[in-house]
Amino acid sequence: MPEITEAPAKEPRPVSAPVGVRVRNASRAFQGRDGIVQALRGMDLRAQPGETVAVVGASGCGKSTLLELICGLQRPDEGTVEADPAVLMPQRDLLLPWASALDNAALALRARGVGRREAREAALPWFERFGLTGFERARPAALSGGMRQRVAFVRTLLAGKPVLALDEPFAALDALTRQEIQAWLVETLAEEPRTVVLVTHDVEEAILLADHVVVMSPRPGHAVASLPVELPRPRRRTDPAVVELRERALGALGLRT
Ligand SMILES: Nc1ncnc2c1ncn2[C@@H]1O[C@H](COP(=O)(O)OP(=O)(O)OP(=O)(O)O)[C@@H](O)[C@H]1O
Repeated sequence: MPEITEAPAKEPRPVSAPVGVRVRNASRAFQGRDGIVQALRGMDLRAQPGETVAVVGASGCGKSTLLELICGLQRPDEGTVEADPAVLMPQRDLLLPWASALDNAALALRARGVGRREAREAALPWFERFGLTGFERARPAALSGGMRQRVAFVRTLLAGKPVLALDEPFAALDALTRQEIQAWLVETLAEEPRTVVLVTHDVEEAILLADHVVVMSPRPGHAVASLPVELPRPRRRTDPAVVELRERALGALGLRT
């Protein structure tokens, strides 16, 4: 009779609690053509799980570098970065011009090893939800800027990561489309909560969307202010509380209004 060996008692697997995003005293330099460029020095940022944190700062102050650190695409030279698995949505939508909108959205699943049919089936309900029904087979060139951003956003969501690192996702859109898509993002995050770090040049956009606004110094970038935005959503840009926060953020950026 075969010997029956008892399986060793299994240790309960440690379930690590979500951290959201925690950047502490992070510095990052690059070797530029004319010497060392210190992009970040002593950067701090905290996003609790499920929070949206907006980051505003002058051009070149290290915002994209910060997002790459959060997504693990780069490491800090000093300091620490802890984050739940994160996906980057870069400044440009980076849709494949030859693929249909649906296949572009499904790309994140295909990259995770899901078969084509299954990936399409999974992406399809998002098209309805995001007002893209009827455009599944359209090529990106046939879509408006706002629609392309929505397709790119579906792809980002389908990556299935708890943290979204959004690098100026609305920068290329005209003002009206931008307002529409901002409102749409607020609704989407209410239904589909994620931890979001949103880089934007637009202080008003930051206040309309975020739980906190982190204001960065010019390069080498670090946080000079963190403004909590304790206002119910949807927020109106004409709300005096929004206007006041906007003034404070612009003040922290060193810009007069
Ligand atoms: N891979 C790299 N090699 C060399 N220099 C880099 C690299 N990545 C970033 N930099 C430099 O680091 C600085 C910060 O760049 P980063 O793109 O993070 O800033 P940013 O705030 O996102 O800028 P923008 O608002 O213009 O997009 C810039 O001076 C940039 O030229």
